[in-house]
Amino acid sequence: MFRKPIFAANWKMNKGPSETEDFARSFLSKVQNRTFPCDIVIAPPFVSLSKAAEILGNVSSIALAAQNCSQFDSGAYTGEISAMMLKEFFVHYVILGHSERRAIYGETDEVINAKVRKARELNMKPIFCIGETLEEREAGKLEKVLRTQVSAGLQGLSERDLLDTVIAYEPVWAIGTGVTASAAQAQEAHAFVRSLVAEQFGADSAAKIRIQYGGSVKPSNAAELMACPDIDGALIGGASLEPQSFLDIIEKGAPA
Ligand SMILES: O=C[C@H](O)COP(=O)(O)O
Repeated sequence: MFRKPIFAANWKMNKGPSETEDFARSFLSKVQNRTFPCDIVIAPPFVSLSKAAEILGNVSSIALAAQNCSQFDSGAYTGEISAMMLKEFFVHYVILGHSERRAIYGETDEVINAKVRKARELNMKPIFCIGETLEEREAGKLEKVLRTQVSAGLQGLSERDLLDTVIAYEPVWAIGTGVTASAAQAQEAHAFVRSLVAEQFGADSAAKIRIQYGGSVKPSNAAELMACPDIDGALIGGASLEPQSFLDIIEKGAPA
């Protein structure tokens, strides 16, 4: 089953509008007039989406993502941004359930599920993140944690909604640490996540859904990780902050 790889840059709380402009112009100069055998997504902070959209909004090979959205439509939710607002900035993807949102901001599986459903209601594509901590892995709870996150986070989605969702498997212990999961560890977890999707939505949907790997992906390890049969691209933090580094990951992970 062919699944188009997807490489997404999650800048986290880095790059205001002026740094976003520098990145966007530099990245654009490297990719314009080229075609790629993968989807390329960039997720700047909310305040930089407008600048990113101004420069990259019409570039067909690049899509923009937000790093979060509210589960609500509008109203008295100080500090929140709705999915409808994001659509005005040519934002097509939204990262939801990132481990930093879960751990630092206390987002539960239920809240994340509400956000995933809201994003789909507004025809945005969720990048739905899951992954275990080191303690959970060492305690033999990897499968239990992933089962709960997948089952609760994707609950209530139709098959169409599921296939417009990307799952990002990110072992928490590999995020920003420089410690990458080995290709064998990553493949094993991805295959397990795909089997969970098969249980919940059927084998056909499981074969079609894209599952990205995230956690210290770099140009030096992208090719080995992306060669795994159940890994369909990457969600990249630190190594996506520099245009050439992000492009190198894409070129090594999805050679033309
Ligand atoms: O969303 C991206 C992940 O948290 C990975 O971050 P990292 O590439 O800096 O380890």
